[in-house]
Formats: sequence, C-alpha cells, structure tokens
Amino acid sequence: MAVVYDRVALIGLGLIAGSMSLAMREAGLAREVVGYARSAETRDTAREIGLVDRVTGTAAEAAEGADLVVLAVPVGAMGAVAAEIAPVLKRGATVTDVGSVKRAVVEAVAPHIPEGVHFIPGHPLAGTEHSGPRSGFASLFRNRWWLLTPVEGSDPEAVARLAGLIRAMGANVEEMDAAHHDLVLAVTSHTPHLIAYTMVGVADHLKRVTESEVIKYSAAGFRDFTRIAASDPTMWRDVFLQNKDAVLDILGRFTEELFVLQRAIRMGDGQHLHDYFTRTRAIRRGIIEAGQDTSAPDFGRSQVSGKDA
Ligand SMILES: NC(=O)C1=CN([C@@H]2O[C@H](COP(=O)(O)OP(=O)(O)OC[C@H]3O[C@@H](n4cnc5c(N)ncnc54)[C@H](O)[C@@H]3O)[C@@H](O)[C@H]2O)C=CC1
Ligand SMILES: O=C(O)C(=O)Cc1ccc(O)cc1
Repeated sequence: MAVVYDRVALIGLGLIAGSMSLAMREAGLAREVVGYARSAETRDTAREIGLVDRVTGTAAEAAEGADLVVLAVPVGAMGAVAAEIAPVLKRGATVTDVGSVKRAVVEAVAPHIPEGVHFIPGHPLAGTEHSGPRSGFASLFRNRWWLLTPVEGSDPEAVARLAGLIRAMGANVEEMDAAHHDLVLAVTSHTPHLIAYTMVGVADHLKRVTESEVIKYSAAGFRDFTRIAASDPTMWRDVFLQNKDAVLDILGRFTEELFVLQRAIRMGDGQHLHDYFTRTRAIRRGIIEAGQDTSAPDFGRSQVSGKDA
C-alpha cells in the first residue's frame, strides 16, 4: 500500500499507539514511525521488541519534523503533551489523538496548536483490557469504527488524508460532533464500564460469597464484567473525570430505571419485568437484524468517504 505520511510520531507507546505502529508498518503506510513514552521502562521495551522504527527521549524530539503526530496518552495528560510538542510542530502537519473522550481533549489541546497545523481529534472504537507496549496488535482496528470529530473550519484535505490512513489500517471512519460523541460513548462504553467496575466491587465486598466461588461459578456475563474491570485504572479514572457531565447524565437515568426495576421485584410485579425485558430484547434483535456487528454500531452519521469492508 502507498505511504500516506512520511513520518508519524506516536506520543505514548501503549495498546493503541503500539497497534497503530504495527498496523502502519505492516501495510507500509509511513516511511518512518517514531515513538516517545514517558517511562524509560516503556521506551526500553519498545526498543527491545522493535515496536517503532525509532524511540526518542522526549515528546518534542519525536514530534519535530513529523507529518502526523498521534497523541496516545490518557485523556487527562493530552493538554500537557500538546503544550510540550507545540513549539516544534511542522507547518502543514496534522495532530490527532485517540482519546476516549473528545470535548475535554479538544478544550485541552486546541489552544496549543499553532497556526498552519491541523488538529483533527479522533477515537478508535477498538481496544482491550490490556495496556502497555507489549499489548498492541496489528489487527486491532480491523472492521471497527474510528470516529473523527473535526472542529469547524478543519481542512477537508487534511481530514481526508487522516481518514485514508485509518481506513488503510482496516477501520471504518465516521465524523461526529465532539459533544455528541461524548454522549454516545457515555451510553455505549463509559457507563457500562462503571457498572462493570461496581459489580466486581460488590462481589469483592460480599463476605458471604468467597472470591474462589466468584471465579468458579461466574457465568459469561460476570466473566465479561471482570475482564472489563481489569482495564487500566489511570485511563479509566481520566475518562470519568473528563466526561463527567455525559456520564453523570446517563448514570442518573440508569439509577432511576434500576430503582423502578428494584421496586417491581419487591412488589412482585412480573408484568413490568417481562415488558421491560421484552423491550430490551427487541433492541438487541434489531441490532443483529440490521446486520450490524455489535463492535461497529452505526450511529446514523455521515461517512467521511465510503466504508471499507
Ligand atoms: N485501551 C483501550 O481499549 C482504548 C484506549 N483509548 C484511548 O487511547 C489512549 C491511550 O490508551 P492506551 O493505549 O490503552 O493506554 P496505555 O496505558 O496502553 O498507554 C498509554 C501510554 O501513555 C503514557 N503516559 C501515561 N501518562 C502519561 C503522561 N502523563 N505523559 C506522557 N505519557 C504518558 C504511558 O507511559 C503509555 O506509554 C487513552 O486516551 C485512551 O482513552 C481509545 C480506545 C480504546
Ligand atoms: O475492552 C473493551 O471491551 C472495550 O470496551 C475497549 C475500549 C475501551 C475504551 C474505548 O474508548 C474504546 C474501546
């Protein structure tokens, strides 16, 4: 495949940046992939496993002369990293990020981006509970959505070029407004993660059921909760703090509905429970019948430039 950017700089060398490097190098999408990570241990690991073509000692060193800079650190760290690289950014370069929250990242990063540099925020809807430089794999983004939330006045050519890179890594690209993104993700990802964290916490606190019983007798649903609750604590702390409004909105609705179900159970209102579960089952069936993979939901927004299979 053709080179899309001559030099790509990855700031942060964890699951997402590592997967991007492997995917880009596999498909020959960049002439050079340069990487920076804050900890010396991560930099050493990245060198040892050949995760990128070159590892630098500072973020600015990686970003200098890069055609595309990808901020792949926890969302609470995006602003500081952007401030650090801002003075060395090349005119005409594109800066993107992969953060799970968009509005707060735009607010933190955009003020640091100099004139003549394109800032195109993004979010791959693909990941695992694993983190760090050894956790990446080239196929992570295949057949997944990658949302871009360009700000008004973004250069369409720069957006199309970034979308081209993402599609060449196997993902489907869609554009969305940052605030809407944060609400959609609060429903589909952030609040569900909080519920999983809570449920695993409840099991842990319940002294009448032992830890070995929880592991031994957990059915698939709870097993998934424990997988999700094993996700990186720093990343998820930042997600909740940075998408506070949308998560609190959804969590408020969630607890209201939970109380109604709780009351129906107490009152023995089987009809209510049955009606509720019938509605939720129809939602799941609707998703399947629409031919949508649960990992690639259609949010009903415009495609940037066609959808890859
Ligand atoms: N893990 C997942 O499933 C997904 C994560 N994301 C987003 O991607 C971004 C990166 O996540 P992962 O790759 O999973 O994380 P990770 O934990 O695997 O890697 C994060 C990297 O950032 C570095 N870092 C951490 N704090 C830093 C700071 N204050 N300054 C500079 N560098 C710092 C770490 O040393 C590490 O190299 C996050 O913003 C996350 O919200 C997006 C989609 C999926
Ligand atoms: O591991 C899982 O089930 C995930 O949900 C991965 C994930 C985590 C965070 C994101 O912003 C996007 C995807």
